[in-house]
Amino acid sequence: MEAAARELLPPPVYDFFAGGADDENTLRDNVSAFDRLRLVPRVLCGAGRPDLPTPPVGAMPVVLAPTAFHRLAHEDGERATARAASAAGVVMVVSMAATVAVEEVLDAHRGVDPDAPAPWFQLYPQPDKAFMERLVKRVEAAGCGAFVLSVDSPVFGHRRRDVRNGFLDLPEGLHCENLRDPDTGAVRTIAFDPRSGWDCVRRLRETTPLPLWLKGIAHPDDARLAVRHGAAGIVVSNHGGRQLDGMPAAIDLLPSIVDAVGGRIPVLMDGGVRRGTDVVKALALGATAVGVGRPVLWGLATAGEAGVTRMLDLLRAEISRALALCGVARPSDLTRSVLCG
Ligand SMILES: Cc1cc2nc3c(=O)[nH]c(=O)nc-3n(C[C@H](O)[C@H](O)[C@H](O)COP(=O)(O)O)c2cc1C
Ligand SMILES: CCCCCCC(=O)C(=O)O
Repeated sequence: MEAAARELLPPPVYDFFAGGADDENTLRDNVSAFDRLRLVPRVLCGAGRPDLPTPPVGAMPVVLAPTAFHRLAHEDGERATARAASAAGVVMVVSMAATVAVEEVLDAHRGVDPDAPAPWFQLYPQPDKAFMERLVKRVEAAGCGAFVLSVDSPVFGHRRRDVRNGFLDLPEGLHCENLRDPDTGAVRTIAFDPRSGWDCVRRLRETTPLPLWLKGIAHPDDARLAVRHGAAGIVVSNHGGRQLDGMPAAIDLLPSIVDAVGGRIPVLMDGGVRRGTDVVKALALGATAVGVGRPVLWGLATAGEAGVTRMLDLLRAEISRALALCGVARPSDLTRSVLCG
């Protein structure tokens, strides 16, 4: 799908989606670290056909990670992604930098299956607290089921491909619609705020009754702080290798964080998940579910809603087959014993 998307997308857009920070070491490592892990199946387990439902995230242990600017990939943008997520019964995390307003994304989602798990909404901490509060209330009213605060972006990563391509702004006609002022129609810019601290988590928890997840946790001490600050869950992530180059692969960060959290809240991970066997490896290391970022964009670029659906169908089939071949009945039954070494 990535190869097909690359043929179809303007090269600077492909580079924006595919690229990572600086020398892209972390970007590459996210994928290759999965290949270094090997699975050792058990036999004659009589586990039957695997059952994939995975509370609290939906019909399988996969969520659609928040990614910006879906209308760069397909005209319908986040509406198409939402329809595919709804049909598959998986959580879509809507990016703060979506190119379709959250109300329209939720309408598209409800139009397919009103009972599907509600999308979550991702926020970057904003220095303008009054604006944050207004956005939170807007997102609640739209019907999202949780917030995901991305805590790994005190400044924006340095992406050399984008600099080289001069890809520094959205093309004419596309905007971050969740940043539009309903009165004036003006669209503000997302701030990356190096001053934000744990008080931002405290404030958000006081502002909304919805569950608050923290995304971009890499250090076990921060995982413990997240628990202490009442996070509903965390996402272990290096932002798809787009922020601090030189970080370990996300899958390599996972075990120490799972150990630090000690089962008190669910732990998701994202970064480099491309196959059902990658999902099984992450779950074996203690993740409740995984996020996929770029695969959604490749599906969207190749065939809009149908492309995202196809990507999810492939992943579902691969997860199911890998679980069956490991002798495991459901995702939550996986343990580290299925991994070699
Ligand atoms: C093009 C692109 C845009 C992204 N936009 C956001 C975003 O708006 N908010 C956010 O928290 N993460 C964003 N991410 C990071 C993803 O949520 C996720 O951490 C990452 O893509 C996972 O890695 P993968 O692409 O290898 O699956 C973006 C990633 C990509 C590739
Ligand atoms: C000015 C909004 C930028 C959002 C970019 C999202 C992205 O590329 C990333 O988080 O990575």
